[in-house]
Amino acid sequence: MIDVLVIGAGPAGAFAAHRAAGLGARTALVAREEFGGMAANDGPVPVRTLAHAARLLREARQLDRYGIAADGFRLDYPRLLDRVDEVVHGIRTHSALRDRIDGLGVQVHEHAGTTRFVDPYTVETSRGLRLQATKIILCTGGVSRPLVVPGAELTHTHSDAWTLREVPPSMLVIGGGATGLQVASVFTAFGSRVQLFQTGPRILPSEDADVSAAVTAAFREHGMVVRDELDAVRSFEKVPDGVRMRFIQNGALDSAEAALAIVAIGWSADTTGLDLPAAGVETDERGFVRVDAYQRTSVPHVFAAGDVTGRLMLVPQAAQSGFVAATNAVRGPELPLWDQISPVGSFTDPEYAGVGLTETQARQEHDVIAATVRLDAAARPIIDGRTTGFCKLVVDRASQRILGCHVVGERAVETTQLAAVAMAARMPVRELARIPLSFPTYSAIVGRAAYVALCHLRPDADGSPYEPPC
Ligand SMILES: Cc1cc2nc3c(=O)[nH]c(=O)nc-3n(C[C@H](O)[C@H](O)[C@H](O)COP(=O)(O)OP(=O)(O)OC[C@H]3O[C@@H](n4cnc5c(N)ncnc54)[C@H](O)[C@@H]3O)c2cc1C
Ligand SMILES: NC(=O)c1ccc[n+]([C@@H]2O[C@H](COP(=O)([O-])OP(=O)(O)OC[C@H]3O[C@@H](n4cnc5c(N)ncnc54)[C@H](O)[C@@H]3O)[C@@H](O)[C@H]2O)c1
Repeated sequence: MIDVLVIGAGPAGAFAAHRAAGLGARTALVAREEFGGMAANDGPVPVRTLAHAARLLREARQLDRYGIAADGFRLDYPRLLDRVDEVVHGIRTHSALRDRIDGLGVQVHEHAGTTRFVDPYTVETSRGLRLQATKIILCTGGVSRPLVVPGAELTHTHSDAWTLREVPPSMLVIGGGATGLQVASVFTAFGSRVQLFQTGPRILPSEDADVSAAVTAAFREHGMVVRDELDAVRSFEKVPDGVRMRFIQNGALDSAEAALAIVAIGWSADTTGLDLPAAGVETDERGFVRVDAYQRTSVPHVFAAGDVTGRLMLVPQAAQSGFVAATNAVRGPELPLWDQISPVGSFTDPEYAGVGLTETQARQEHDVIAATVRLDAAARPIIDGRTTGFCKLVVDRASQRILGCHVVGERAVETTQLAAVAMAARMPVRELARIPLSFPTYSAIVGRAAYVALCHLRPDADGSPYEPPC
């Protein structure tokens, strides 16, 4: 009998195991495959490596503009996949967290196969390992949600990028969220003719509307076909050069063909192998494991963390919820998951990112100033020849608090973190505008946007010695 058994070794499971062992619990961590989970082996890390290759290509296309003679370059996809393997392996073998987990004496069972409950305190894996524990933490992550239509078996997910031997000449991407956009953007950069399909009026429906509009415009400029207002996908069928998708758009039946179709219509909990009923663990109406603020499931000694709970599905949030689950598993329910300022974004071309309320959300409850600076009016993007995009700060007029920040363009994800820190510190926009951020940098645009916001606040100036040049 061990004290804490953690199932799934992604960021949620790794942080949970580390915390439980750090608190003195005899801890075991069971991984179906390698340590690191989807995050390290099949999601952000390999996808980001492809995105880096796309970045190198777009930089290479500028060489001539900067007086550097280039005799042509071409993408060798199998070599890129070798680099992906190297990166994934490098991150896994240099994981400081893994070293600390081993150092704390956690029993790590990698490649153990799928774990399932035998009874509420006992699990067994498909490779024959049987473990019993007084507390169990479920960190099994998620899986791509399938399209349930005839011919869906002809479609693929982002994971299939690792099995391609060459860049497909054309691609249908179904789903205009983070995963779909990442795949569509990377393969457009690699030379595929991509058609991106999204139900509803815009891609990235949860981002600020200006972000969706700017990313859509830039994608179209790169030659991608962006088709929103999709009513429904009807079916897929084989054609000589790949696959044909039949769909309804604006009420009319239409079709599109490509060498490959990638489905990225959302993410659901990976619970199918667990046999949750054997432990009595309940799921919510969307199929995610139901947890309270202490990450407790419906069964008192079973906890859950990360994507399997369906909360904001990102690596830092998974890690934090794993920490909270383990703390409460060992010490009893004492640490609720705290409110988080959560920046989100992705490494498309152009990048996009956001934190806090969108302008539309903010206007529903606040008197708002929306201060926007375009990248083509800022020094560093002009120097680098990367002038697409903007930075928008959404500020509450009365309190001067920053309610949101939304950025499209080069290094948008990094830039947004600066605003996230200011928001977490509850820094009034006036103080943000006073920081002499380094010149010429991308993140300095947040300071510029803060100046612009301040110009609108001038009538209410608090007598501060600094007045911006409005
Ligand atoms: C393409 C893509 C790109 C992404 N990019 C980013 C990004 O840039 N930044 C970011 O923050 N987030 C990103 N995400 C989201 C991020 O990967 C997830 O939020 C994160 O991996 C969740 O961590 P987790 O520990 O909950 O689960 P996972 O990382 O999914 O790990 C769960 C592990 O549990 C294993 N498992 C499942 N069932 C069982 C079982 N029954 N028995 C044993 N093991 C089991 C799984 O095989 C998996 O290895 C991306 C996601 C995708 C799909
Ligand atoms: N930060 C990153 O770079 C990154 C990258 C990938 C995924 N993620 C995380 O993983 C999670 C899952 O992302 P995701 O993109 O897989 O899912 P998602 O739910 O974020 O996006 C799915 C998109 O598909 C659309 N859609 C749904 N049904 C459709 C249909 N039948 N036809 C066409 N479009 C349809 C939805 O409107 C939505 O825009 C998210 O929480 C995200 O934060 C993050």
